[in-house]
This record gives sequence, structure tokens and C-alpha cells, in this order.
Amino acid sequence: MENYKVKDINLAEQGRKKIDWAESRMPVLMYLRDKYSKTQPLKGYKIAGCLHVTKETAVLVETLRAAGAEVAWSGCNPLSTQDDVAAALAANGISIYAWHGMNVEEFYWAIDKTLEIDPNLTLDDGADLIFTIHNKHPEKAKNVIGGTEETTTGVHRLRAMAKAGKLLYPVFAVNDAETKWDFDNVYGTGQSTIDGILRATNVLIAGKTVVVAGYGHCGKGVAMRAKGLGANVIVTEVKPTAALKATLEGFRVMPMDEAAKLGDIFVTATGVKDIIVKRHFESMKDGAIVCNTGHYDCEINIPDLESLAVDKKEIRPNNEMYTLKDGRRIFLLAKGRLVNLASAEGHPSEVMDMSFANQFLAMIRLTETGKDLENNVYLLPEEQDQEIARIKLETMGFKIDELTPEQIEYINDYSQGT
Ligand SMILES: Nc1nccc2c1ncn2C[C@@H](O)[C@@H](O)C(=O)O
Repeated sequence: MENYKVKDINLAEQGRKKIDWAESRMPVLMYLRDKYSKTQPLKGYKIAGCLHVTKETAVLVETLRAAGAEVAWSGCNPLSTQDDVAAALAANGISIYAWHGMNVEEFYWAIDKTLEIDPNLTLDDGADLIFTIHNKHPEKAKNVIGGTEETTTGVHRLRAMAKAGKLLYPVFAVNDAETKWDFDNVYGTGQSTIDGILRATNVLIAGKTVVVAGYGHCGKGVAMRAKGLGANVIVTEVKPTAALKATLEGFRVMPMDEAAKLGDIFVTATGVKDIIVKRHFESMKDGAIVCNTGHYDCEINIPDLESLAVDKKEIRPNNEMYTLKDGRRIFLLAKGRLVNLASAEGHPSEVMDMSFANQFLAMIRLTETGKDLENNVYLLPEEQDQEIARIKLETMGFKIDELTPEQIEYINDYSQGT
């Protein structure tokens, strides 16, 4: 009986090429793999992971294994698994249960399969694995030293659990590491969301009115890249400081009720449900394109869209044309799920390199200090960010200045004047 379930194991060779390509663009993780394959700090540890199965994730998985860990993996979104990458991991002996287009039952079956290794460590993107342990297999939590969480939405869920005293083991908020959120969320989401839109539509962005819902790190990146391609960007927000920042960047800011009438392309990046609902669809222009780049598919209210449509058909891969009663057409991308991973390949390897360096080092940190931590959500130390950024700069051939002893003394002796 194989210890994996993938779409087609014969895709392994094609997937391996993708992983080889990603390795060439992830120098930090490859440096860490070389360093820790010698010392094997994860030997004897069992990691269950639930994170989008992409070529970049494959580099992380094989780095964890190179450091000695036993690894079992599932995808964290039914539409984000790259089947050839999953096949390559399976062919390389990884216990992986993931394929593109899983239904909800299969999605949770896969998570349960990864838990059969009785993990000591968990690695999550969206907290579905941690939630499954807490809600369905609480007895397995006693073996778990700790876990990590990759994304904003997941960290929010876990902080709420910790606050309610429900967290059964400590978790590092990898998302909150500067070398994750200020690179992956901004530059990664900015580029990969546009990539997803282009692969599903091939429309001209220049001159289009692009409505970005949410001006957090992700929305900021999407707005920046849409502007760079010549779009007229409108931002919608609920947080005054975020909206103010958007106006200072030159973006128009208005409520979605007004933006719905103007937009050609809509991108939700809020982490909140019901951002685009029935009344918005009713006022949209014919041909409006709607997509989401948030972790869950709750931001666009698809039942509302379905209720208004008299016809629906897939007009391109990841692109469904909904025809409304008055003949207007609305195009929904990737069924409202995260368009960057479902319709493209997710963030580029270069930014995932640092996100996953944080994941990798967090796993090692948990083996060293996890048993001393309370059942809470923790930030990774600042020095880890600086070390990851230092290695990244070095691999990019950049050198930077260093403070002299006198400058350090000046900084530390705040009493000194000018
Ligand atoms: N190429 C990629 N591989 C794996 C995961 C990827 C990804 N691009 C985005 N995410 C999503 C998340 O890792 C993270 O960016 C988030 O969800 O916050």
C-alpha cells in the first residue's frame, strides 16, 4: 500500500523539473539545507504539514527531510495543489496526500492521513491542520511539541483560540516575521495575484479600473502592481489608517457600493467574508471580472452571484462566465478561491525562500525550546529575521555597512545630544 495519494504519479519527472527550477531561486533555504543536513537537528521528529503543494513548498518539504525529519503532507486549499509537484514528492518517498480539485471530504481525509504519523510538530497555512487536531483528534495534541502558522488568516484564528484558552500547544506565527509578511504578503501577493488574473483572462490591465478590497500587506501589493501596469486603482477599506495610506499612495478610496459601479476588475484581499455581495453584482458593469486573493473563498458571496445568474459556463480555465437576467456578464475567477495559487503558481520562489526559511528555522526552534513554551501564539525573534535577510543579501551579492563601536555607543547612550 503506497503511503501517498496524488493525481498521477507519472507526472513526477515534470514535477521534479519544477522543483529543480525553484531550488535555483531559493538560495536561503538551500543554504540551510546544506548546513543542517550535516547536523540533522530534526532527526527523530515527525512533521505533519498542511500547506499549498507548490514547487516552493516541495523545496521546504525536502529541506525538512534533509534535516532528519519524517514528513507527511497535505495541501491547504482544494485548488492550489500542483499535481506534478505532488507526484515528484511522492516519487521521492514523501507521504503526500494532495491533488488539484479535491472536494471538501477529500480535503479533510488528506489531513487525517497525515496525522497517522502521530506528529510531534505541525506546519500550517490557514490553521486547518491545527483545527482538525483540536476538534477531531485532541488526543494527538499531547504528542505535539508545537506548530507554526504561515498566513495572516490562520494567525488570527489561532490568536482567538489562545485568547479563549483553547490552544493545546504553542504555535509560532511565521506570518508575523518581517522577512515573511513584508516580502511574501506584499511583493509575492502583488505579483502572483496579477499573474493569476492574467493567466485566467489575458486582459489588458492598462487603463482598466481595478478595485482592490483591503489595503493590508496583500492588498497594498496588489494595488502597487496593478498601478504599475497602468490600471486606475480604487481601494476599499474599513480601517481609517489603511484607507488614509491608500490615498497618500495616490489611490482613490470609496465604499464598495460606489466602486462596484466603476470597476472592471475586482480583487478581494481582506480576510473577511461578504466583501462583494448581491447588491454589488447588481450594479457592476457588463464584463466585470471578480476574483479573490485572500486565504478563504468567503470574500466573494458566490451564492448571491448564482442567485442572479440565468446561465453559467467555464469560458477559460479558472474563468466562469455568469450571465445575469439583463444580459450582463460577470466573470468569476478560480471559483472565488485564491486566484494566485489556483490560477497561477503562487508567489515567486524568491519570496517563498524567506517565508520558508522562517518555517524551517521555527521547526528547529520548537525542538529546542517548544516544551518550555505555554500554549500561546508566539512571534519569532527579530534576530532570525536579520539572519535570513543577511543570508539573502549575501546570496544576491550585496554588501552593507556595519556600525562602528562609537556609533553603537552613541545609539546606546541616549543621553548624548547632537
Ligand atoms: N508559491 C507558494 N508556495 C506555497 C505557498 C504559497 C505560495 N504562494 C503563496 N503562498 C501562500 C502562503 O504561503 C502565504 O503566502 C500566505 O498564505 O500567507
